[in-house]
Amino acid sequence: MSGAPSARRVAFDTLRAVHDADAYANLVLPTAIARARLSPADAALATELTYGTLRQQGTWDAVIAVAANRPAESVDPPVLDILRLGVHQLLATRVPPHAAVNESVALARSSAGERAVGFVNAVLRRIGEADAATWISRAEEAARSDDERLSVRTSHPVWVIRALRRALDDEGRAGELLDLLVADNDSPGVTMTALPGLATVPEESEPTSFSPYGFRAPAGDPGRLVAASNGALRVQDEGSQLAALALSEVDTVRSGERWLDLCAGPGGKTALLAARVLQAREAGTPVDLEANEVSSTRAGLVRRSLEPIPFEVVVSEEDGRERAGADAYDRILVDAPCTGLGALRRRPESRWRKSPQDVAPLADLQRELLSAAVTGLRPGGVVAYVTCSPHLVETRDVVAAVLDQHRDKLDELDARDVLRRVSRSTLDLASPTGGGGRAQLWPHRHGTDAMSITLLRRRS
Ligand SMILES: C[S@@+](CC[C@H](N)C(=O)[O-])C[C@H]1O[C@@H](n2cnc3c(N)ncnc32)[C@H](O)[C@@H]1O
Repeated sequence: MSGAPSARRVAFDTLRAVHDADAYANLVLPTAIARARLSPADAALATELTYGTLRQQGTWDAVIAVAANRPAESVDPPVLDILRLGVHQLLATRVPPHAAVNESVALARSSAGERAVGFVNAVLRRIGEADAATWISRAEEAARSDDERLSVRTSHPVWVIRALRRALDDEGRAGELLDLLVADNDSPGVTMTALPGLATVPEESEPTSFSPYGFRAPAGDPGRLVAASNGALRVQDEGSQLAALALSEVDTVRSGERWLDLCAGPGGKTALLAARVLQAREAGTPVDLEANEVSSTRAGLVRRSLEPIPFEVVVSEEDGRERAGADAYDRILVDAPCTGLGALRRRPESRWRKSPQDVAPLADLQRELLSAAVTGLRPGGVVAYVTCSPHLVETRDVVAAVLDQHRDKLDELDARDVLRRVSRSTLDLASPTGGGGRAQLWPHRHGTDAMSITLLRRRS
């Protein structure tokens, strides 16, 4: 037998890194797969086991609690990860049950000690006796409220379910909650951007529905396409593309405009803005773009992201609350740090890392960044306030507070209209019940991350 780690071992080591060292699966897993020299089939299995287990963790923990007759939190963390992986194989994959149990027992023997072996064996054999629907029903019976039942069924923390329901309800569409929770558990297809003026959508690929520059990554490693195009083709969620385009397309570009991306790291939207600036320049309309990112590591990523752009974009490393200055810019993008509740599909561990306590401090920072950006606008200028979260405290409430603070200075534009104008097909964007021009994208409705986009204009 070869001594190389198996797909299950790679998945287990990644889960341990995520749970023990706060690592990100999307960063750890590719390196672990490469180091283990997994075949493409085993790499696919390791990826499915890792992401699937992390996404379904809430459901699997509830099943383990019933089967083991003790709370999942009381199980030793490495043993719990072995059980989660085993349950995922038993209830959500075609892995033969005996292989799922035997491989889990072998993992327990090598990683958790002899005492864990009997426990893992007993719990997984028990779970293997019934199917997923039966176990999930049993776990739901143990829940104490409707939201807890939904939490067990859809593997979302209860506080996240409530925040998402409120956000949908704000559009009068709370009935879509289950669709959204299910979409959060799908593995998203990879979408890419062809930077306008620097690349075109490859002929053989399928364009995305809305962004004029978006396409679905062809099968295989999208990194090859990125490298072959020197970054002019790049991986980017379609919602992120639309968020950048909402700002670049809000008005006809005029000569001498100054644009600023205030929270730019790692620079995906900056590159798209820069490509539109390049097109304006080539059409004889000189426009300037600057970028800012408070973290110097991430500022480095912004510079890398801008490598295909053939003009200089100055990237500063300041706190955005100071950087925006006064009366200086015609367009400012505030793609604010946020809870990321709109990108749960992509970061499978993130739903377990965030807590309701994270929301208020983020909202304070978001308000301060947006307010600073408003001050940084020239008369007539526009700020796009974007979050990859639909949480109303980070979206609606931040915008309301800043509109109130700059009452005599600001008008809210209809971001939904701008996006419909930009989009290559009909975009179903609901109006908030309380009014306002905010546009909210959704994974279940648009296949994008749940980006919230608001456009505010400083009065002339
Ligand atoms: C949502 S991300 C931006 C994503 C980026 N626009 C893109 O498309 O690649 C938010 C960024 O804001 C940065 N940030 C956090 N606090 C900041 C501050 N006070 N000033 C400026 N940037 C900040 C974070 O480091 C993070 O890189």
